[in-house]
Amino acid sequence: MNVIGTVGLPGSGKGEAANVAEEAGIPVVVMGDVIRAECRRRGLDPAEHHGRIAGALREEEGDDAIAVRTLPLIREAAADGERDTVLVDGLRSTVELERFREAFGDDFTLVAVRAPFELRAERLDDRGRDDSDSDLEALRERDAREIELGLGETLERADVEIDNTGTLAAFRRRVREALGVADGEGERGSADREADADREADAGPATADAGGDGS
Ligand SMILES: Nc1ncnc2c1ncn2[C@@H]1O[C@H](COP(=O)(O)OP(=O)(O)OP(=O)(O)O)[C@@H](O)[C@H]1O
Repeated sequence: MNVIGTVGLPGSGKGEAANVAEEAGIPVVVMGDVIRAECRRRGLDPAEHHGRIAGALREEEGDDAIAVRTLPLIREAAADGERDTVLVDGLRSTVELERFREAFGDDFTLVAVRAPFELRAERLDDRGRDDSDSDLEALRERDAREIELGLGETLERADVEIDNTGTLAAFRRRVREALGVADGEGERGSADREADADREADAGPATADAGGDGS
């Protein structure tokens, strides 16, 4: 089994990397889901209590708590997946990295996804998933919090670096390489999706079938 972990600051592209994996039939285990599940178990809204419960888990069960709880999910995902690879989204500390290296040895590869602050801020502003996506000060604080938790050091210890400063298509290609997915395999490129979006915009909703035979 190959386990590929990703690490990157907010907005660097980890979610896009996970999308690439899913499109190629590679199961994705999101470490944050462990925290969301624990919030629900404690009757708390994950949207509000995610950070506090992540801290509580580390205090109660040790700094590697989230990695330890993620391990069985990785094994389950590997058993269910079409391929012998699993992507783990979102390591945050060297303790977590050590836990995964201990569990999977040379089968574990850490991929660092990097993009500069301004670019991440711009992309998160476009993403607009929640209010904090457009808040520069909030991003600076998130960065500082993540680095304090050990994310900076974890980035330094990655086996593979992916620089996400170019186009989304270029990034997706680099991710496929890191995942060992052959070019074009099991994936519809962003260029295809952009072309679809253009066609839909041109055709309008009622004429989606038009244009095939010119009739
Ligand atoms: N190369 C790129 N070109 C244009 N947009 C990009 C590129 N890479 C990522 N994006 C977009 O930037 C936004 C942030 O990326 P993504 O959601 O993957 O980041 P993330 O690392 O998962 O962030 P977070 O940790 O905050 O969830 C997304 O809307 C994504 O589609």
